Amino acid sequence: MATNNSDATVHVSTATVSIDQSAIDQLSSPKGLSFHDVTYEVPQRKFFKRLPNKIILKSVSGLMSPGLNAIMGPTGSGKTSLLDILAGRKGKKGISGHVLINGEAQPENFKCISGYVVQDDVIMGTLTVKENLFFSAALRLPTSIPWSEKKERVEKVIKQLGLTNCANTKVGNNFIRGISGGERKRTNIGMELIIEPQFLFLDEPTTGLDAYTAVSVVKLLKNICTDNDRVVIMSIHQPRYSIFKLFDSLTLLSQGDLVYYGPNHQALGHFTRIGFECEAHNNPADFMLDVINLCEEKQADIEEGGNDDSNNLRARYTSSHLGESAAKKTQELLQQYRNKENHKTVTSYKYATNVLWQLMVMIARSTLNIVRNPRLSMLQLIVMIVFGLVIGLLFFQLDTGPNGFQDRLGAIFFMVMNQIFININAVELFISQKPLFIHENAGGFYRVSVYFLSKYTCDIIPLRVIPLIVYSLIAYFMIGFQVDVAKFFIFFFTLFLTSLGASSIAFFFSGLVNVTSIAILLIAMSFIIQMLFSGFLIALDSLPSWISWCQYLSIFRYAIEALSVNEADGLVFTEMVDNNGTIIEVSREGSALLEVRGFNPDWLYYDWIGIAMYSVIFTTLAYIALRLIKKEK
Ligand SMILES: Nc1ncnc2c1ncn2[C@@H]1O[C@H](COP(=O)(O)OP(=O)(O)OP(=O)(O)O)[C@@H](O)[C@H]1O
Repeated sequence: MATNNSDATVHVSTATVSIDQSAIDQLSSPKGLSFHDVTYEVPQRKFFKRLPNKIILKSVSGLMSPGLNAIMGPTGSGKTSLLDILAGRKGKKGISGHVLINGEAQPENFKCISGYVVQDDVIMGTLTVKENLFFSAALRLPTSIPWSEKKERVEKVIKQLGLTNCANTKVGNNFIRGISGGERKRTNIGMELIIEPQFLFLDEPTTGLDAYTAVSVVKLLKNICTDNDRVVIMSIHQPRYSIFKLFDSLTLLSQGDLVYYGPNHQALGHFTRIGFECEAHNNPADFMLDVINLCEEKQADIEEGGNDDSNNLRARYTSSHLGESAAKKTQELLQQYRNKENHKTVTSYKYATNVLWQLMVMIARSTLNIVRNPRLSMLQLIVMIVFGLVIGLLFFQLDTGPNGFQDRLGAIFFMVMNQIFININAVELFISQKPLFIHENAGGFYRVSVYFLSKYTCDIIPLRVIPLIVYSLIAYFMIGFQVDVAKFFIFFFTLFLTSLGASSIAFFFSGLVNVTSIAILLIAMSFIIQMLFSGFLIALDSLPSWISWCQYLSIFRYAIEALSVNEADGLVFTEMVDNNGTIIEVSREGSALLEVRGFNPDWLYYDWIGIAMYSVIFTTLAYIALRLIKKEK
């Protein structure tokens, strides 16, 4: 009998196929990773209404023994969710059941001692293959291991993964042409193999690779586990036969249900026994996915009206001899764990290296990244030179005549606005590297605080300080501000603090959201509102009393006040005043004019504290945002 669906023909058979019991027993050795009744659900909402939870994994159990273990299923069946749960990379929220590692509870630091290769390669493109591997070795191997041994490990991994020819080639990014897709994937695997993990997880490692490269990557994984008795667990969507036949165990998922778990070579037999026969020359993986898709469609029809279990693959697997044996074995393992009196549970999250070492390595990598990819810093410098020249020419050599004070205020307003808005690009700096941060931080490379500190010292400060020095020198002297060393340094320091405060705001929003355009919109909105309370567009004394407190929340106000006080104090401006029909010239002190605008000439230090508070508050908030990301993943 043949049943047709849109894509495939699935033969329903009545043949009897024998079961290889020894293979099942072998699968169920306590060595490896076992999972018991793992359920994963997420809350759902429609506007403000809470809907029933979406169940992504429905009480799935199995065991991943040394060898190549594949998790297969149609798209959206829950492969990545299961892989992440087994790898300990999902928050505990919504997850129930047990994951045991070699018969013990999964340790808290499991992420640090196991390897995880994400689907989209995350690796520093400006570094060579070897440098990336050294980076992994430097941070993930304990400092007690001598450097010579770390070097040996790097060389060994390069050889093992066949990366010798491209070891000194840059990985590549949007700007740099680097290594091929297969080499990139192998480098990602190498980053994990450096720690010689017993467990290696891979999320769809063949996605985006051509057929030949995909086979070679999976063959490599097969060698890795046969060489070292390692447990390799990979999710895969629809492998070709040459890949499929390399799997030792197979876990098949359909809409979160476990529809097969057992030795790979028994899978076709199971399907034949429950009535689905694979045609000769058909790829078993294609056949199984066709059966799953067909049964999912039929189940959906039946659920609308009817009561037929023949298409319920989960029920048929559970009631099969294979399903019953596997359930018995996993139950036994769980029982053994429960009966144990002394559990070897690791509850602390330990990094392999100390904070100082992590910071040094991160600073070295970031510096290398800037040196090898100087476009952004060069562009920032050029833009600042252009802005410096434009403002310098526009406000060239201001005098202290009737417009002297107002023009100075205008120049200062423009410079502060310029400094604040140009720092919006700090958003991109972080968002583009967020996947790398999430992956490395989850893998125990470094602490969040180390990442943060290295980001500030190597990315933010050099990108702001050098262009700012050049900008300040051009603009300050072209405009003709007071020639006084102390005043120049106060001017520079105020702009530097402002720049740091604005970067912190940008950093916070980029930690909060993942989409650059949304982050830019939120930052621009916050800056524009603050700009209204700067004291330039409307005198601070003229602000309605119910809203005048907002000026103290404006970084613009503090920066403009500090710079205006610095410049106008000590100058005397001439003004034309109408005295009963005759225009006469009067002299006014800069400090008096400042007071008219609502600025306080004695507030310089308070202004600096105000601007610095921006950096402190938003840096702290950005840090909290990063910690929340870490907790989620
Ligand atoms: N946090 C979440 N909130 C809502 N739905 C989720 C969440 N995580 C996963 N899902 C849904 O659960 C289902 C399974 O997702 P998962 O990514 O595990 O599937 P998959 O088999 O790996 O899919 P693919 O092959 O397309 O990557 C999908 O329908 C997905 O949209």
